[in-house]
Parts: sequence; C-alpha cells; structure tokens
Amino acid sequence: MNMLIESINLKGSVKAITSKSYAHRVLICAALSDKSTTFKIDEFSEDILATISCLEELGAKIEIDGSKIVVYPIVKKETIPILNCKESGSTLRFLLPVATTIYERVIFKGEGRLPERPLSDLVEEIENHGVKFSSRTIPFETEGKLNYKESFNISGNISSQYISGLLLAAGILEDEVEINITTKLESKSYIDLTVEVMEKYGIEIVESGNKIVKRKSYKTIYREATIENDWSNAAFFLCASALGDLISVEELNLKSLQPDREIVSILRRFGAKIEVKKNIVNVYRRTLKGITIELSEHPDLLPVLAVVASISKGETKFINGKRLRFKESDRIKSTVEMINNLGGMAMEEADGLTVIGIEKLKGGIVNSRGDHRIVMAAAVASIVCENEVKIVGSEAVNKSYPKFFEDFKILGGDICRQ
Ligand SMILES: O=C(O)C1=C[C@@H](OP(=O)(O)O)[C@@H](O)[C@H](O)C1
Ligand SMILES: C=C(OP(=O)(O)O)C(=O)O
Repeated sequence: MNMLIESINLKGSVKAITSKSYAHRVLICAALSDKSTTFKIDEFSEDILATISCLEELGAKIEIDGSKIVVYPIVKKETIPILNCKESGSTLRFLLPVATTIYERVIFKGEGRLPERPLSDLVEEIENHGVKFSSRTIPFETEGKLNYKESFNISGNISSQYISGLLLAAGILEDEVEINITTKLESKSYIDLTVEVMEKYGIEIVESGNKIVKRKSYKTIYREATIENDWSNAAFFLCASALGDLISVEELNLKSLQPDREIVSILRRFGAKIEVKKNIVNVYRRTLKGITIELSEHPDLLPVLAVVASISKGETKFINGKRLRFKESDRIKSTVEMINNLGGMAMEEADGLTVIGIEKLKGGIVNSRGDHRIVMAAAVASIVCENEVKIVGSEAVNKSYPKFFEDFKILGGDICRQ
C-alpha cells in the first residue's frame, strides 16, 4: 500500500498508545505466573498479536474483549507448539529461551526480515545448555529442554533482547540463575524494563557489574496490571510538534524506564522548548541546531530524529548505532535514503550517519523498506516539505502502530491511500 501525504502542519492532542515493549513483557510474565492477570491494551499491533498467538500456542488461554485482556497461565500441551513470531524480534528472542525451558520440541517461524536478524549468540548459548537446533536461522525446530546447570554467557552489544529473553525464561525456575554479559552492555534500559515487570511478579534480580542473578519464580501478585504508554511511538508526534504547530502528547509516564523517554532531553538539546504538565508533554518549535546523538541506548529513535536533524542548523551526528543495521530494515541505510529522497542531506557511516540541516525539504518518494519507523518518520517529514510525500509500503506501520494514520488525520494530516 502507498500513502500520499500533503505538506500540512499537524495540531492538537493525541493520547500515547500502549507500550509494545511493556505489553510483550507483561503478557509473557502473566502467562508464566500461577494465576490470571487482567490489563488493558489499546493498540493491538502486529508485534503484540504475534506474542499473544505464540503464548496461546504454548498453552496459555488469552481472552480479549475490546481493550481488556485476561491472560491465564500456560498449561503445557501434548502437541509440538509452532510459534510464528511474524516480524517481531522481541517475540522471537524472548520466547526462544522461554519455550525451550517448557517444551522438549518447539517449531519457530518468522516473516519479513526476522530470519535475517541476529540470533546466533542466543542460539549458541541455548545449544550450550542442551538444546539442539535443526537450523541456525528460523524456521527451525528445537529438540531437548534448556538446562540451567551452568550459568549463561551472552553478548550485550548485539541485542539486549537476548538478555531479557534469558531472564524471562529463568523466572520459570525457583533456582538461582546467573547470566554473565560478555561484552559492553547496550540498551541497558530495556533490561531494566524486563526487571521492573518481573519484579512485579515476585522475582528478585540482583545486578552487579556484568553479572545478573535471578532468584525466585513467578508468582501472581500482579493480578490487575497497568501497562505504560509508548515513548517510542509518542516520539513521532513529539518531533512533529518540534517542526510545526503544537501537538500535545498525553498519558506518558515521565518517570518511565523506557529508553525512548530520552526523546524529551534530545529535543531540548536540539533547541526545542518543552513543557511537561502531569503526564502531558508539549514541545514548542524553536530554532533548532544540530547536535551529536548516541544511538546505542535508544536505537528506535533514529529515523524521526534524522528528520528533525534535516532542518536543524549545521550538522547532526548519529553515532554508535551499528545495531541499527539489523532492525526491520538496515535503519542506517533506510534513514539516509529517506532524508536524501526528500531533498535533504544525509551521509551514511559505518555505525551511524551525519545529517546536514537545510532550510526546508522538497518532498518526494520514500520506500519504507518494510520498516514501520521509516513510514512514521517520513509522514512526520511531510510537515517540513515543500511538496507532497509518497510513502511506498506504508502498511509496515501495522507492526507497532496500526492507527498511526488515523491519529495523523485527527491532527489535521491530509493523507490519501493509493
Ligand atoms: O526489549 C525491547 O523491548 C526492545 C529492545 C531494542 O532492541 P535491541 O536490544 O535488539 O536493540 C529495541 O530496538 C526494540 O524495539 C525493543
Ligand atoms: C526493532 C523493533 O522491534 P523488534 O526488535 O521487537 O522487532 C522496533 O519496534 O523498532
């Protein structure tokens, strides 16, 4: 599907949607605990639906009634579970250790770019703990249960999801489990999110240096869960507000551990004025100037920040973002391509990019490269384009924010499906 967007300022207020990262974690912890958990999800993105259907396949009963969701604990089935993780890296990397802890045999599948995204360090460590794989990349079938006799050694600079996955699985056992991180740890806040949710289910996690120790197993003390709203997707409208008229983004937790909460201080460094009232964030347009942005702790912000950089005075350098090459697209390449196709100036580097700010973008055609964050960033870029923006493959947005264009329209956006 293609989307044609006229260059119009957006204005108004929008409520942030349910956090995808939180939803994955609460769904999994709920399914591994001993009683049902009830909570609300107001945006059933494809990634969240992938985790729901994989948990059902593992034997959890999940009832959905509008935005209300009740998750009952997994009851092990006789048949071999077939987990289709669709395009969700979190679903695959969280559920691989979980499923192999519970089941002797599991089939894993995926779609889009997921089979090409990194998994080998996790596969090797799971193999070291007694599980055989029919192939190194998905689709594969596993044979043998994950054993916890030895501690786990895993890299911390390829995907933080490896560590979150091992932690989530370790919570199934009452025993103490030790995870050693063998490299520099990136995206630490995503692990903090995992720990935060697991602790709500009675698990104790102690971190010291490069070692994480898990104690106790899942207990349901979190029968009525609350899921935070999503800073990663709120960032698109916060950036749109920095580029045009005011868009208030509502219902955000200012004290959240979500790494993408950092968008507030990044926009402030660009020169935007920010006002925070309770849980509402208002970003006001000011003259913006280029800055240096470290990507390793919040990789998902790159595409939309590159749009902000494209009309900020001087040079913006995005550094330490090697991992972005392995997202839904090679996000360094697809971001550079998006900015340049819209008439901006972006240069690709090995682990980041440089954007030189200009007065206004021209507009043009952007290929999403199957990446939801490129779709939403290109839509935001339309605000600072002289002409319209055409997004090819705009359906990729469903991965995290299916009603993004609905919200975009409510804010005054002029869009036409083609
Ligand atoms: O744990 C999570 O919820 C996520 C971790 C990050 O991935 P990596 O740690 O693989 O970079 C992030 O990019 C992804 O969107 C969500
Ligand atoms: C990379 C992302 O998610 P995941 O790794 O779960 O596919 C994302 O949402 O940008």
